[in-house]
Amino acid sequence: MTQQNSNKRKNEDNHSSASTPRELKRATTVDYIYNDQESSNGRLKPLNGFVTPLLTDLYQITMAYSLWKNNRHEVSTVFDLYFRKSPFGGEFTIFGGLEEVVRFVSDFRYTPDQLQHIRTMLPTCDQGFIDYLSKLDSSEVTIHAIKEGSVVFPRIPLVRIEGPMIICQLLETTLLCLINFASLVATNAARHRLAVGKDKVMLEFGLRRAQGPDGGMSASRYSYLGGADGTSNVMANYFFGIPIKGTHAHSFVTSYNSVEDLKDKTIVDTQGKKHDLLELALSFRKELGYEMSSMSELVAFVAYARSFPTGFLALVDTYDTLNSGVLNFLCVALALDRLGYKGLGIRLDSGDLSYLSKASRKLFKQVGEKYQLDYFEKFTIVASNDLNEPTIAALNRQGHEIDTFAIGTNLVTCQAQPALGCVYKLVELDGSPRIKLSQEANKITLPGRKDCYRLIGSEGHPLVDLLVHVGSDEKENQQQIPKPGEKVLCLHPFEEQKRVYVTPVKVEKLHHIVFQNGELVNPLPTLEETRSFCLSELSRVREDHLRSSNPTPYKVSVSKNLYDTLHKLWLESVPVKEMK
Ligand SMILES: Nc1ncnc2c1ncn2[C@@H]1O[C@H](COP(=O)(O)OP(=O)(O)OP(=O)(O)O)[C@@H](O)[C@H]1O
Ligand SMILES: O=P(O)(O)OC[C@H]1O[C@H](OP(=O)(O)OP(=O)(O)O)[C@H](O)[C@@H]1O
Ligand SMILES: O=C(O)c1cccnc1
Ligand SMILES: [Mg+2]
Repeated sequence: MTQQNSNKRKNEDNHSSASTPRELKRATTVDYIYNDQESSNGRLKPLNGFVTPLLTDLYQITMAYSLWKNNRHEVSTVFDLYFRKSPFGGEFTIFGGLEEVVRFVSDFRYTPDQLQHIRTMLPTCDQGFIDYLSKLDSSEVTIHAIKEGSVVFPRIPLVRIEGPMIICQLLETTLLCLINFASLVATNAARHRLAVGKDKVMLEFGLRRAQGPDGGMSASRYSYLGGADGTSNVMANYFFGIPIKGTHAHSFVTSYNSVEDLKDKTIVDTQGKKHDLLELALSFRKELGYEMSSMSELVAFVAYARSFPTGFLALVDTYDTLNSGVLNFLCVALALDRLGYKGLGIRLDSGDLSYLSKASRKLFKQVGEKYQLDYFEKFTIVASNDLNEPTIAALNRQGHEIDTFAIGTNLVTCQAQPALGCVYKLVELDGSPRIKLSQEANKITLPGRKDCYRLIGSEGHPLVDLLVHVGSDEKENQQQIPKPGEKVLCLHPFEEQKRVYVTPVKVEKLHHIVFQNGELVNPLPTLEETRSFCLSELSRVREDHLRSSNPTPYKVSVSKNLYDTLHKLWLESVPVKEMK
């Protein structure tokens, strides 16, 4: 639609068309900063200023109006939020975003300005609707959810939202937006973490390539949740407390041309005495026969080491990694050593990272032996440059000497799969289970209110996730709960012949109540706690479910009673065709 047309339509309802863009003046009043995390009235606040009830699709608001107009808005509903397939061709997903969901739901209220905006979008709606929205909050919403950081599988409701239809419907888009990317990035990080290995360091370096500022902040947060050890993103360190790490750039090296560019060559040693650091480095360069190395690079390294004598980690691939960068690093590291400081290591950002890391380690060792400096052999080798799961796997196969993997673009943009397909489906209305049918069995919804139990086997690994129906009869509900030591029948929801008896050693209830009567039920865990929980949960899952190539599918089953409810409703809901 052209601007002119759109202006013409200004005063009409615009359910399916673009509305007039907000005036710039108003757009700048959006509080687009990361808020303080608690408001003065004690309500939890979203982490991001855009997360308000207006961060939604227009159709949620038009549906809300119609529900209100037809007096259907307060009918009680249950919605499930779940995904149908794990991302990246894998068999597991890490659940992220719950804290952001709880913060959003807790804070849900339309401001007068937002109500005015809805009024302009729906100019013909009754004023009574706007008045209704002005009082709407989440006090009648109950949320059950799986713990954030859990390893989760397809079809299990990650979040179950219960409450009046109107508010549950209005939450849909925002909840999906908060969970989909968070879970995708956390899963991507977990997969990269598995590829890198437990004893190596993994850093997220992706801010410059992230999908805008929000994408960048979310990517840093959920990469950390999924197993990164730190980030280069200063705002993520400031706001979320994620450990911050960094080296230096090529521009720093190329900005030095000659010795004249170094105005002050001196450094104070650990005893407080002044020395010429360049002269000392040059003496080692001569002694080791490294005179082919780039002088301007050496000067840059000296400049950096003067600034950070206890944090000297040099980017060594600007001119020639093995014939210059590593040699210059060693000269400066030897000079620092004479002054009581220890260098840290190098970063490789191009070339064959397997070969270069091994060759660098060899040089560290040689020089360490020559000067009897044991720690030289253990200098940190950081690798970066378009790393992703397949590259890391290839490096592992070839062998390498990398200690730290710094991953940017592929981690934060989730290049291997750009979206997770969580959906939000109505499963119960006014106490009766609802079903959404599809030609694809996989897309049929599992009706009714459900709890999920993780059945743990004798070796401590999760064996099956079992969904059971939760009805109004408390006694019946209790009978449904699987118990340790008791054989339970687990059925594939759609393929009758796929069934298994499981006798679990331990049974874990996955869903917990997190929000009720407008309040958080338990205090939120910290990001650090959620990350530790995620890593310990991952370590319990059988390796064959986690591996990147041809992973074994994990069983997600339904109980006999849920199977019967599902198939009865399915049959009842399919119209019988007539043929003549
Ligand atoms: N030993 C290795 N096995 C498999 N992949 C590797 C190995 N070493 C590096 N890689 C990957 O190969 C790619 C090399 O990137 P590219 O072809 O752009 O060359 P480069 O080394 O960056 O060259 P330059 O930056 O000098 O142009 C990167 O994605 C890197 O992660
Ligand atoms: O490769 P990524 O996984 O995204 O990791 C981050 C990259 O960002 C930096 O440089 P940049 O790519 O901006 O420039 P350079 O590679 O030319 O140095 C860094 O040197 C890495 O190469
Ligand atoms: O600190 C670094 O070396 C760094 C940070 C972000 C992107 N590339 C490199
Ligand atoms: Mg690069």
